[in-house]
Amino acid sequence: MSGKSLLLKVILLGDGGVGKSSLMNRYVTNKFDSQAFHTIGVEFLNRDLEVDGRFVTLQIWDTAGQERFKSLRTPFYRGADCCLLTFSVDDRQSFENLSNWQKEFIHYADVKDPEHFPFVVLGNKIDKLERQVSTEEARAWCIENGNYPYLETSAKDDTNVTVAFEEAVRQVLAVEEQLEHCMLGHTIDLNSSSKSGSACC
Ligand SMILES: Nc1nc2c(ncn2[C@@H]2O[C@H](COP(=O)(O)OP(=O)(O)OP(=O)(O)O)[C@@H](O)[C@H]2O)c(=O)[nH]1
Ligand SMILES: [Mg+2]
Repeated sequence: MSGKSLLLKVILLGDGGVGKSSLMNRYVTNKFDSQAFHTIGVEFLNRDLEVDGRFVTLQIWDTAGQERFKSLRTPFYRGADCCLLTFSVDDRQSFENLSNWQKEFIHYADVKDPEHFPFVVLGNKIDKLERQVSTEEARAWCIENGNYPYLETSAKDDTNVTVAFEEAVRQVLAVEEQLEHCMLGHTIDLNSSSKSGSACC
């Protein structure tokens, strides 16, 4: 276990109305508003948590999903450690737009290594009886597009909301550990005449 506390920036992206603000508010304040207004621009909230022995301050950035707010949200993508691609299981179009959100994020966040960037996909509103996207279909998209974790949530019923944000932290920590491992592998042993270091990254 490492003693240092980490500040992690996670960003919620997805179509307007899929429930991004509701997920953030459920997680941070444990409240749900059935009459929530569309977000304009970007808002953020912090929450401290412990995951697998690591103390983390999660800075959750909630963006406006409506197209007309694109120029207000994209400047905030840079520096994100994880991106939560969100759709609503009762809105097929929001699922079909996931690829666009993924591309928009990679472009504006200027992600150097998109294949290894930690995305997590959330299918929200599973409390709704009429679904337009099945679990299998969503899982298949995640496997095809980068083997991303997929979680089904309900901000309304508080289903899997905590699990979703913890998964985001786990994904970031996994990437960080891999990097640390690689850096250790490249440490030069000044006492050794032979070249040291492994080529893991
Ligand atoms: N039934 C149900 N309704 C939800 C859920 N999450 C959000 N909603 C409702 O869906 C509507 C939109 O939710 P928001 O959280 O504002 O959606 P958003 O993704 O932040 O939308 P933008 O800010 O426009 O991008 C609101 O009326 C919420 O009450 C959920 O899990 N279940
Ligand atoms: Mg919102």
